Amino acid sequence: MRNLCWLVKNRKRRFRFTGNLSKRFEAEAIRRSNQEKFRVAVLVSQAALQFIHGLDLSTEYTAPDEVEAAGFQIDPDELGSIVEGHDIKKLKAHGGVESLADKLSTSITKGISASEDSLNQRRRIFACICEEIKELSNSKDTPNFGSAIPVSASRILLQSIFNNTGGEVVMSESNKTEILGTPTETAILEFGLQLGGDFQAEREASKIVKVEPFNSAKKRMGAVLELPEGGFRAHCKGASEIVLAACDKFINSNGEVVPLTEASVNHLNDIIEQFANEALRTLCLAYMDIGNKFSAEDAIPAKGYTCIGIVGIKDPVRPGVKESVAICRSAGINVRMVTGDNINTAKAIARECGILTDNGIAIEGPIFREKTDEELSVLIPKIQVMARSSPLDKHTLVKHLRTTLQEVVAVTGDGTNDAPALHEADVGLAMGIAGTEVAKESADVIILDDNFSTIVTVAKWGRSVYINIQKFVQFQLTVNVVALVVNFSSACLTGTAPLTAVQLLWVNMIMDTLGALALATEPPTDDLMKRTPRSGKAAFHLDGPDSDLILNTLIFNTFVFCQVFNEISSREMEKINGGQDKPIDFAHLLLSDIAIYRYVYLIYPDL
Ligand SMILES: Nc1ncnc2c1ncn2[C@@H]1O[C@H](COP(=O)(O)OP(=O)(O)OP(=O)(O)O)[C@@H](O)[C@H]1O
Ligand SMILES: [Ca+2]
Repeated sequence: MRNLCWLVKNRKRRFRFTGNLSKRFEAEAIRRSNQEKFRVAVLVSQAALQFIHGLDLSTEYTAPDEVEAAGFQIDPDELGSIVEGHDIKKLKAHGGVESLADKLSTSITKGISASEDSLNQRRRIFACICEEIKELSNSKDTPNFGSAIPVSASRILLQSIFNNTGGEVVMSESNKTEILGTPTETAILEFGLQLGGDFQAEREASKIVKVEPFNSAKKRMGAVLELPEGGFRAHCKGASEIVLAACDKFINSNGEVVPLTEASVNHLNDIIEQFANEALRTLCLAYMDIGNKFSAEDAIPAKGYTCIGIVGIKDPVRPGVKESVAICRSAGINVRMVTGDNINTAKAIARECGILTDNGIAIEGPIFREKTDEELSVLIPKIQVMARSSPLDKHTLVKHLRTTLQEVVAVTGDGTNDAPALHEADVGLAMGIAGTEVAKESADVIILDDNFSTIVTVAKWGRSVYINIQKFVQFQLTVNVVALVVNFSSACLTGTAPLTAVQLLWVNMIMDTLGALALATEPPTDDLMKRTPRSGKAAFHLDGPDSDLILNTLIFNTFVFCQVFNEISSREMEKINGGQDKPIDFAHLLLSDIAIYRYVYLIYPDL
């Protein structure tokens, strides 16, 4: 520093540093030559590295077993050598950046995500068949489970799984088995395949005479088969406690059909509750032989079934949902979960995601339906979870929130059963991948990646647009008001306007527009999601159904009383704020009194 700078003391006793320019050029040259040397050294070492590693590029890279077991296809050392050595050749050998991202189970556009396979691995399926409870996620267990079930029961189970379904098992072009259908259907079909079932063979063995597709209001589906040995058999599958209530027999541990006693019903209900408390979606499978007479016009029987077993499915909560719910809460957005699931399943999942808190209420659809409008307006603000809901319950909840409680409501949904609620909401958000066409048609926004976290992004950008409009208006108004005040006051005082028409046009057309545009295109910040929604009413601490009325009255009152003082002040033209010292004459008093009396009468006509 000493070499480069001289300390100069000037006459006014002020100190300042002055750079010695010739020395500075010298230093710059030394630095440049050092940089050059360093660059050459790096290039040489890189070339050497490429030469050494380049020898084995021709052979196909295979990741070590432990790396593959962890779900990746490239080991850290290999990745490190590509990154550190800037090795383009090796990068190309691995198929470029995209393929490298795939190998790391990462997506360039979506960030780190699990591959389809690892998601399926993480799905857990439990089953209670013939009084035997087992988890099926571990493939080593499955043959044991298959052999633990008596053959007769296993045949009926597979017949039920593959015939009474809305999904399908197909062979893809690359000869891979693919399961199509809703997540619930695919999980059940997966269970059937793991038990060693064959979809095509099952379908060919018996003829499906009638199908009643899954219905969200009844929460069950049914199918009637014509058996190869003659006769018809009805299969039923659906919400466990509902289907169990339609059963009067069950298959015991020996594979025999025995009547359902109170003790066995309690035992099965305990298992359903145990599954549900672990956030498992439970389904009950049942069947019933219905003799030789059945035609497609006949209704599928509602009761008298034999329970085959109970299946519990757990689809893991997607990463980031809990955080997104917390962000929503801090942004003043209440997240409520409305589902068709069992109440215990719904509560367990809601707790996992942070939706259900200690002072929140979880309620079942049938109980919600019975409430009167008055009860609902007290209850709804506290409801955080609604389970076993019908499509109409979802609609009723949204309607009440919007009309009675004057909330702005956004609804997300995937199924046809969500369509009424999506339509009723202020903002309907449909799932792009899992969503049905009906849901998408009724929605305003389609979430392409089916991710709850995207909703937070939507809210953030929405708020950003609002804030940017505010900034735009504030900037425009202040600039124009200042220009107006300057010109007006100067015109009043001096008789000339300092800003000419052309200058004002310049300010308006060029500065204002471009400046305001810059403000309007500002990106959102995370702080936006830490504020609660604000309205004019919040400033006066007003809420509830009458708040609009009170706010209007408040504004009107303020205006009226300002008018009274304005009137007194206007009695003296020359003085600002004058007129107070003048005695108030009779006519004035009378007319003002009449005006105030009319005004009070307007507010309280009963007085
Ligand atoms: N394919 C199916 N066959 C039989 N029962 C089903 C099927 N899918 C779901 N269920 C039952 O219906 C319940 C879900 O009902 P519904 O579809 O009305 O709710 P939802 O809130 O739309 O659920 P989700 O969108 O999570 O599937 C589940 O708990 C399950 O018991
Ligand atoms: Ca649904």
